[in-house]
Amino acid sequence: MSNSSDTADIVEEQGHLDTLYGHLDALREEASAQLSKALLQTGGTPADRSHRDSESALYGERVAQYSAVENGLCFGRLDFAEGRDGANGEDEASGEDDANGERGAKGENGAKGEYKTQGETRYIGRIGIFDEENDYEPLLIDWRAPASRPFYLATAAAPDGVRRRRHIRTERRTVTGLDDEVLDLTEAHGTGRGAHDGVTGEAALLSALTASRTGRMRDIVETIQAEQDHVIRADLGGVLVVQGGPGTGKTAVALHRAAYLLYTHRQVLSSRVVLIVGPNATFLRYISQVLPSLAETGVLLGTMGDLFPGVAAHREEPADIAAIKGQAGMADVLAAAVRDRQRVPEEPLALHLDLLDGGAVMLEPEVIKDARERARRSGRLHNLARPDFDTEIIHALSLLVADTIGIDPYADDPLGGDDAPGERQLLEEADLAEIRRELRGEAEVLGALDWLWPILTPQQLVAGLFASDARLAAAGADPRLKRSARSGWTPADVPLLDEAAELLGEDETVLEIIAERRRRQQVAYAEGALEIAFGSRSIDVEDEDDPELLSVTDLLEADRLAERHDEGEALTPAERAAADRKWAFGHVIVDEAQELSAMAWRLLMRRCPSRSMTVVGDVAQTGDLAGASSWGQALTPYVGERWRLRELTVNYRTPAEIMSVAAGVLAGIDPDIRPPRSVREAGVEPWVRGVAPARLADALTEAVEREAEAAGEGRLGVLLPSGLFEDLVPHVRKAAPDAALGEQPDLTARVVVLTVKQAKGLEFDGVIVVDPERMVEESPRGANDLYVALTRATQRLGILHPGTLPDSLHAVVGI
Ligand SMILES: Nc1ncnc2c1ncn2[C@@H]1O[C@H](COP(=O)(O)OP(=O)(O)OP(=O)(O)O)[C@@H](O)[C@H]1O
Repeated sequence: MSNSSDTADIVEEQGHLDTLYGHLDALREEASAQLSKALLQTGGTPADRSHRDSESALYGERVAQYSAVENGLCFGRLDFAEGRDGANGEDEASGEDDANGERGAKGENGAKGEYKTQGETRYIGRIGIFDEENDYEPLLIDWRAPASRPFYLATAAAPDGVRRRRHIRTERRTVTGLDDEVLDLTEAHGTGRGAHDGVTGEAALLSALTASRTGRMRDIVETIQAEQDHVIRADLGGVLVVQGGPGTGKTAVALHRAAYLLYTHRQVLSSRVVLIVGPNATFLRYISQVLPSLAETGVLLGTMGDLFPGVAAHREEPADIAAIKGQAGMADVLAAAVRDRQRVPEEPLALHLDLLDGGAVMLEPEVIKDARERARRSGRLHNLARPDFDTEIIHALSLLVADTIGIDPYADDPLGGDDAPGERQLLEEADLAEIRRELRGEAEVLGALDWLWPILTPQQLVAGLFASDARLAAAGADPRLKRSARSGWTPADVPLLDEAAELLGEDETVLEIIAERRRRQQVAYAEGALEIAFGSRSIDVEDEDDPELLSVTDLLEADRLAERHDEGEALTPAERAAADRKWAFGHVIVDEAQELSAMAWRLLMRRCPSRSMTVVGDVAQTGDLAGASSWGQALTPYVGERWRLRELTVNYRTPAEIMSVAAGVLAGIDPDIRPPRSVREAGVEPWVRGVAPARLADALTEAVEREAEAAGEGRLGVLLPSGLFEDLVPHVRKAAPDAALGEQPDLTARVVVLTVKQAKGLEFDGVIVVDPERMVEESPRGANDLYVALTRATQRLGILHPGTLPDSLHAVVGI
């Protein structure tokens, strides 16, 4: 490794950088001009408007992309040895066409054989830039192109033709320094290998790792390591599980994989959208800038709580209740809950009908039960089977009505004095059809049908179930799920709502059923109004669908549909995906996947019928009771043994001194799991301080003051047990009045106070962990939460505990 401050080298690189920025400016101006042109187009046919929309979306996206790569546009250079072959890296890319239509922003432009390897030089950067005036000579190669791969993979032992790898450090548009590694040992001038085995670009890596944190995750595109690169570029198909201990870059890798997949399979994925699921909103904000900085925006980020359109499920609930909701058996509970809503009363149902001038017919339980069985036998989902049920009941009712009006009490007595039973009159099918049609418009009948077989939304089903002891019992649910109907949705409810939607068949057909019912009511009302207006004039409608009245509602529906269609046109695929429960994503990436319950997996698998998924997590960090303790347990129900595992083994976040403390906790969780190897030492030992319980608050204030100062420009995280949170926050504030906290704390604040649950996936320069014993007691999974807490720091860790630590913990954190 050598740090090149050779002025001639810097001048040369500055020259190339200037050329690149010249091209970037030209590309951006061209895209802006096209965007303005598209936006200025007005009117035209719907097809013109749609063309205009897609053009402005395309150019708008390009302008955003060119702006996003302004910083760190070019960060690397590869020089190949003369007369060497094989400098193209492996190629797993499929090489689909680039949606941008830019020759060379694509994998295939850097694919095997296209580049001469004779003493060739390649510049690596955030996008591909080509010299249009010089036969599209590559001036800058996108980091995702196969031709960039040696930048991440070449080592002194396997240089793959690379003579020198250069990291180019820049600030805005100026080159500020160069780090060279000479890999070809036959010509080695530098040290060749990094001091740490297997690490590439060591100087650049260490500088990234020791930089102060900002509260926002940064991309790692300049320093991706070989084991990470293999994950990032793994094939699109199938389920890839990425298991790795804390700080191994799982989140970073998952995000870069999204960018890689979008680049390599743009056509498929930009329309089908990549979904990234993270544990909570704070985490999503923490990672939200990584993909835009890689010029990728067509990705949907969400938590489990966001995955049921129209429901914001962010209420907290006790871990044991969430765990019950997450069990796979809840699918059967919900199926039973649906059946329970298909009622058969014990007593006959008396229906007073306008058709009989208020006279009643009695609907017997046996008749209702029969209708229910027939509707169930249709095999349709609950809401979709409702018309079948209606047909059965209306048919039964029509016979009852026919029986009643078919018997003329005065038939035998022209004078009307005889009360002997009348003769049965035979009604024709047309009369029965008319009776059925009228029955369908009767409020009393509709009310009874709604009661016997209600059309239900998923929200109604689940809220109704939780609100009633009787319904819970009938569905075989755990009685602890009882709660008020208005208490708000929690993330664990979302998979239940989704399951309910699947069981109920909430889709366009249901909307149609509701619309149809409304239409029938309107028809009935209109007929009533007509009757009043025109006296006894009979409305002789043979066909149940009166064309005239229908057309009005039809038009209304058509208008609404057209409106929705129009809105749809203006939305991006990601926006459309967010609003559509049935959207089939092109690829799903799940971070902190160990936390997902069985029911959550069911939902995600529905969203990803292609099973093209990247599942990222660490089973040793599972905090939720409903979460997974092994990947097989979580995935086998959906993909059997057909998932592949990649492991990340190097910890980039936590320095060795801190990791040795955390390793003791890990050994207590599972002695067979090896902690990830830290890539560096911080040179600072973690501290552990026991204080008399009465002194804890003051000791915390002092510690915050000291550690905030030590964090300098960086960030300090204060991790408190939930039970002490309220009491201790004022004492943190004494030292740091602006400390951020709450449901979605501002992670860019200098001091952030969090529970362990909130801290999942996050990191800070310095961390204070308060009362580890209580954290273990509070955690549903024992020491897992403490393991998470101890591995959040990039530089300094302090542990503050009241009284003396119990022996069990002393052994691990008793430094
Ligand atoms: N190749 C790399 N170059 C530079 N920084 C890296 C690299 N890999 C990881 N990092 C940094 O290491 C830190 C930890 O990464 P990340 O949060 O992705 O780890 P993780 O495995 O998801 O951790 P955890 O499971 O504890 O949440 C981040 O700051 C990330 O930017």
